Amino acid sequence: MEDHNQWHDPLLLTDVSRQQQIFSHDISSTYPNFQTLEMRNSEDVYVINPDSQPLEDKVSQGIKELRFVADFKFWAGIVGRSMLGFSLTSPDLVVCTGSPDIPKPTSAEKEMESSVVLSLEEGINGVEVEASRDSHESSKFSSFWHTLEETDGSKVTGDLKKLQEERDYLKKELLEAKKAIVQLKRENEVKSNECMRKSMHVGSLACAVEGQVKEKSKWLSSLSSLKRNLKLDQIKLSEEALKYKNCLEEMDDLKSIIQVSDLFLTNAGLLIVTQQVSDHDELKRKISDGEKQRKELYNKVLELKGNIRVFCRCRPLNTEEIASGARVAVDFESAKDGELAIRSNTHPRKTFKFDAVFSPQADQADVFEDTVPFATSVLDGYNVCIFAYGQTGTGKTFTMEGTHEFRGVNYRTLAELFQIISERQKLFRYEIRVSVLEVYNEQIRDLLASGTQPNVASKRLEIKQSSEGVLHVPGLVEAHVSNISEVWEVLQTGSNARAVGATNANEHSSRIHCVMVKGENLLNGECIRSKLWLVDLAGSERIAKTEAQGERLKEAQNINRSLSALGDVISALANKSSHVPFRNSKLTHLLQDSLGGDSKALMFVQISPNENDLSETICSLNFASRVKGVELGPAKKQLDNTEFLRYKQLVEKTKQEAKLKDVQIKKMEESIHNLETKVKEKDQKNKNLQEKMKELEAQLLLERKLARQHVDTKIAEQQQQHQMRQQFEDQNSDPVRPPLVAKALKNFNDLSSNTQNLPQLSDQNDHKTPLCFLEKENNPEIGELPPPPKKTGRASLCPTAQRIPIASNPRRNSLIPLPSTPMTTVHSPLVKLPLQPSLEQNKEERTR
Ligand SMILES: Nc1ncnc2c1ncn2[C@@H]1O[C@H](COP(=O)(O)OP(=O)(O)OP(=O)(O)O)[C@@H](O)[C@H]1O
Repeated sequence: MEDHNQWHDPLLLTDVSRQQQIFSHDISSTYPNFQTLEMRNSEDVYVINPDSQPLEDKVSQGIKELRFVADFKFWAGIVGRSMLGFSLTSPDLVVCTGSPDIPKPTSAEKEMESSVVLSLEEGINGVEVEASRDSHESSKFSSFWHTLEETDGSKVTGDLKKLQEERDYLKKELLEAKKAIVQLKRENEVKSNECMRKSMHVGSLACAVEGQVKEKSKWLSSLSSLKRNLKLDQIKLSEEALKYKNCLEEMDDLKSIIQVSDLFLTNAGLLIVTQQVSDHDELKRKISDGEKQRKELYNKVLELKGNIRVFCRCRPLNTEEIASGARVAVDFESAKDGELAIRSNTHPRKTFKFDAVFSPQADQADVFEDTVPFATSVLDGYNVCIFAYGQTGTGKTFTMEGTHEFRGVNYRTLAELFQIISERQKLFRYEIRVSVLEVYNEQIRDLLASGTQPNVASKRLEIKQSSEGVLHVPGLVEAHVSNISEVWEVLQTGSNARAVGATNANEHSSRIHCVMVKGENLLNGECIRSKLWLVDLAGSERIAKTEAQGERLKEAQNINRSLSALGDVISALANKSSHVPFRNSKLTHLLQDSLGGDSKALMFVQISPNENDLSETICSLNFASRVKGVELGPAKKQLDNTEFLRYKQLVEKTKQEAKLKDVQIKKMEESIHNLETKVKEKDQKNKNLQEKMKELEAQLLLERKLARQHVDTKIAEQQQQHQMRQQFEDQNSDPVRPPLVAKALKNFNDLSSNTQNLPQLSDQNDHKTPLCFLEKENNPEIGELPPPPKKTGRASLCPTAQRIPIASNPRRNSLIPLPSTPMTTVHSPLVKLPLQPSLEQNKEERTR
């Protein structure tokens, strides 16, 4: 049961009527004649249904006066001291009941209690008592009416006429207002529906925007996560790129080194190849020449039956011999064939055959011509021994050393060596050292040492054999010579030294020039070390002939021993004896490695043509003939194994280093390959991430575009709504019509004032009360003011007589920042929407 004393805002009734619901309010307790008040919306008929019966029943019962116009109603009931009425300007229903300022009806008044129905169509028909009322009620009402008529019948009739006229006028206005209101209501409903629809649409849009915002935030978070991961990957990639860069730099360095090495090797190789090509051609030529020479040598070797050759040279008769009339005992008729014959009256003819026979007419060049091949053999690495054997004064020194005008074999051989060296300088590198010594009385004397230090006694030199089997004389001065001039100086130094010491003691010593040759083959790195012994033996005089005594005898004996030892060595070699007595004398000991089977030897047998020297000549020729029969066998090339081993070790070391370098390069290449693979993978990963980022950005852009489109559409709709609402408000504010209710109520007040005798009209209807209606109708803000419910005692006929706002979707707070300008326009229509119930209730509570 509702509290009837509760004040109800008429506007709420208006809102309630908009809900198109049927409201019922039981007022039977207060107003027994009106059990129920039913009210429908403006399209329906507002019915006072006291018995809670259907309207048709009421109509059938003749309650026509309760039914006003078909589509609009104005009803006012005066029940006792209460009043019930409607506003004419709107379907708002105002029920005034239980107002504390209205005194309760007295018993007499209660007896007169009745209903007054005001109808704009039919006027106040309150005189007609409802048919449905019982007779008691009807009688009371008619008695009341009759009482009125009796009291002031004429005046009331006049007023009634005025009221009827006023009613007609009001009826017309009412019809027009009704039409306008109906139209406005329809428009209002249409717009409300539209507003509702758009609000819902806006809500759905907001929901979609919120979803999109959520989706966007989700994508943004995933994007930030991806960016973070990408940043980490980029950092890792940067570190790996730095490592890769360092590796690349190292690789570049290695590459440059390799390229330089390759270039160097290539250039060196090209140079070598070019040089080899040129050398090859030259070698071809030389090889052909060499082959030719070798053929000749081979033939000669064959003739010599070995590598020892014997040349016989006979000096010319000197001036003294010619003066003394000495006869020539040597026949050189077959000298070209290497034969000579002894012709003497005292000796039978004897022929000797040697490798070459040089008559006294042969000059130094002729002699040396056949010696050149030995010089070549020395530079080829063979040990060569060229010695002159013969009687004193037969020209040994002349043949070996010669004079300034007539250079001997020594000088010419050395000259030939340098000549060949210069010819071979592109293929070989040689080093020539020369030592000069003499052997006297089985003592070795260094002529270069004594020559440089003449006052210093020459130290005793011994022959030693190295671990490699090479004989050498420790402490022997070895003069390095690089050209023939230096050779000449050295030879002169030795000669001078020998001349300084030339006494009877050593006049007939053996003078030895040792030329040590070190050579290196530039093509194959082959090194050689060879010796050329140039020996000017002491004279081989017969002791008996010289009649020497004392020291001379001793000298002669030593010379003979030396020569005898040489003869023994040669004999042993000739006989291929297992033991060769090289150490029987200093001379043979020194010449050991040059008289062996792997050496080449050339002996000049110097003879005198004088018949007086015939026996000596024959001895020398016999000795030479014995030497000639010696077969030294194939010469052996003297290789320098030390250098060879050293170079071999160097080559091995270089090969190992090259292998290590190759392994390092391989490792570097593998690491570079791995790094390149890693970088490729990282690049691919980065590319994929970038593509993913692009896709996400594109998706985000699309989402933003859609959201923007939604927002724009919403804004446009809201602007449209705002414009429509503004138009509607403008239309509502345009007509300035006098408030119908005011007029009506004014008339009604007039009526009340005119009927002051009617206490319920004059007392209960204060003049201020209609003004309130007027003000509220014309000024909606008044409805918002806090009314004094207890003071006014107003009650709504509607059981839910309170403002029920249009149910709207809860506002959604969009995360998308809306544009500033549309924001105001967007919110403007929303502001006019009804507040939420809770807010409204709070507001009401606060105002209370
Ligand atoms: N083929 C020759 N043509 C011209 N003169 C010669 C020839 N051989 C030797 N003589 C001369 O004979 C002389 C003696 O020669 P040489 O001194 O060379 O003999 P030797 O055998 O060396 O004597 P020794 O054994 O004493 O040294 C020198 O004056 C030299 O000029």
